[in-house]
Amino acid sequence: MRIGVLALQGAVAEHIRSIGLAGGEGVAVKTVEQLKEIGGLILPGGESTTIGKLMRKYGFIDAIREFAGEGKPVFGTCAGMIVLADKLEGAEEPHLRLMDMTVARNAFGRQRESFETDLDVKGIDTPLRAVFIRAPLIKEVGSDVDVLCSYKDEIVTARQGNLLACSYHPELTDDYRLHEYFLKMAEEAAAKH
Ligand SMILES: NC(=O)CC[C@H](N)C(=O)O
Repeated sequence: MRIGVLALQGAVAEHIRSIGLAGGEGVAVKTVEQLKEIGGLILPGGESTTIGKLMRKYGFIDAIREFAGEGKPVFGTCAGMIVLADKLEGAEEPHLRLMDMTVARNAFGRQRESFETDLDVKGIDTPLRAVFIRAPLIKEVGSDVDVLCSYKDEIVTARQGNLLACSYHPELTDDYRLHEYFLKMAEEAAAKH
């Protein structure tokens, strides 16, 4: 299964590596045409304002909305989760507006800018190692959204059908089980077509 990683800015190589460890083939996606060649797309962490700006510039907003509309899986991690959200807290303009959730940026405050922890994620049988870096949080979800993990009473992983989102960087550890989970989503979606 070939999985694309949106390669405009952010942690691209690390996601490609994790997809490989999970048994898939990861490719860097730099043009909208490449979306035709992949069965799932990862929106990496980085800087959401920059990623959003570049997505607009290169036509990715409509192209990714169409990709997801065809039932193909999209996985937003950290800044990628911000980009995926229907609403952002504060006065900020949302980007893709695909997943029914409200996301707050930089939600952990200065004291806890970056940290590592183990998380209990629904669908993964033992705790997942996760790295949080100036991480966002999911403040609210719609009724179609399944909460897969909370950390200190805040939502940090969620799924809505073919859309998956997490606050942290699952690609910065050797624990690739969330990539494995996403690969399975892509395989299931491909089997339906
Ligand atoms: N590690 C990350 O992706 C950080 C996200 C970043 N704080 C943002 O708001 O875009």
